[in-house]
Amino acid sequence: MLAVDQKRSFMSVVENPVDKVSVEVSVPDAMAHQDKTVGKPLLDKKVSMRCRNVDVFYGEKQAIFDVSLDIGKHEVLAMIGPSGCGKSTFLRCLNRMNDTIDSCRVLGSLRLDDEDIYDPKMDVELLRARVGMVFQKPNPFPKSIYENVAYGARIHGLTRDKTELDEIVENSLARAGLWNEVKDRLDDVGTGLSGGQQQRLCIARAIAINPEVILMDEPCSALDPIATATVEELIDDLRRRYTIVMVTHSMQQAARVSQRTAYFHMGKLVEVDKTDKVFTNPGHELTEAYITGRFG
Ligand SMILES: Nc1ncnc2c1ncn2[C@@H]1O[C@H](COP(=O)(O)OP(=O)(O)OP(=O)(O)O)[C@@H](O)[C@H]1O
Repeated sequence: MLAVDQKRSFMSVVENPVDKVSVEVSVPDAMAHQDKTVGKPLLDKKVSMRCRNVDVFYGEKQAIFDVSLDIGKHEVLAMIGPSGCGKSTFLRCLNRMNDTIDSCRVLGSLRLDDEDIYDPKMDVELLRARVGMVFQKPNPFPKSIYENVAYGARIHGLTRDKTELDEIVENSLARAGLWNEVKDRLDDVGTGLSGGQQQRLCIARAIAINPEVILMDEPCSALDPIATATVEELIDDLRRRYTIVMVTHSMQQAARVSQRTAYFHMGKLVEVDKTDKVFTNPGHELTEAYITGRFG
């Protein structure tokens, strides 16, 4: 988490209306002399996922350009940038969710614990268990709370009997901060919970199959501020066990929960560095223009 001073200085950067009108950034010029990502996209050690020279195309149209980035174990990496800059496209490369889009082609190298995740021999179902995903809109199955969490563990053969399955359900709900709220109504339908509870149920569902990495695509955008605060606290807690990559439109949220922040612009990774550095002393003029609200 950021120190209070750092947070304050970040808030003053993003909230100062004077900054919004004081400088003009010519986006094409700024992009033209960017041949390399600014900051520290690559890590020396404790790498969970290694992405090198990743290009993504939808048909003829290129959406991601030559992105190289390491994702460290047990970090929360926030991905920010203007709408359409490719955050979700890049996130979906990390567990091959883009495979479900016919026109989408992914080039380059993406490795999880040094295994090539685009190897034709890779079991994609297993990959998506190891790299779980939580979506913008909570999407529990229309089944009981218990079954929402138990389902994945059962189909991946993680338990020998009902007692073990009960333990996984309880532990996953507890780690998602939901156990105390639902323990007396596990048979109730998951879709009957509040939005924030449903999102935590989806997180419990992802946790139940022992992922290494959890991808979150704007996990709080459908939640009210109180449910958002609960999920943000949970994300901070989950980092002890999992690596988390989160797309967010909220710079304040990125500042609150992430250790590193990656700034994307028009399909390129412009800058990635420690979150406090990105928000208080960005290394690229495009990042600065975005965090000070000059475009986005
Ligand atoms: N299924 C698709 N088919 C064709 N083009 C797509 C598809 N999904 C995304 N794109 C295009 O790829 C580019 C990147 O989109 P993407 O959704 O990854 O951006 P984003 O930064 O996540 O945007 P937002 O913040 O608005 O969600 C955009 O130009 C978008 O129109």
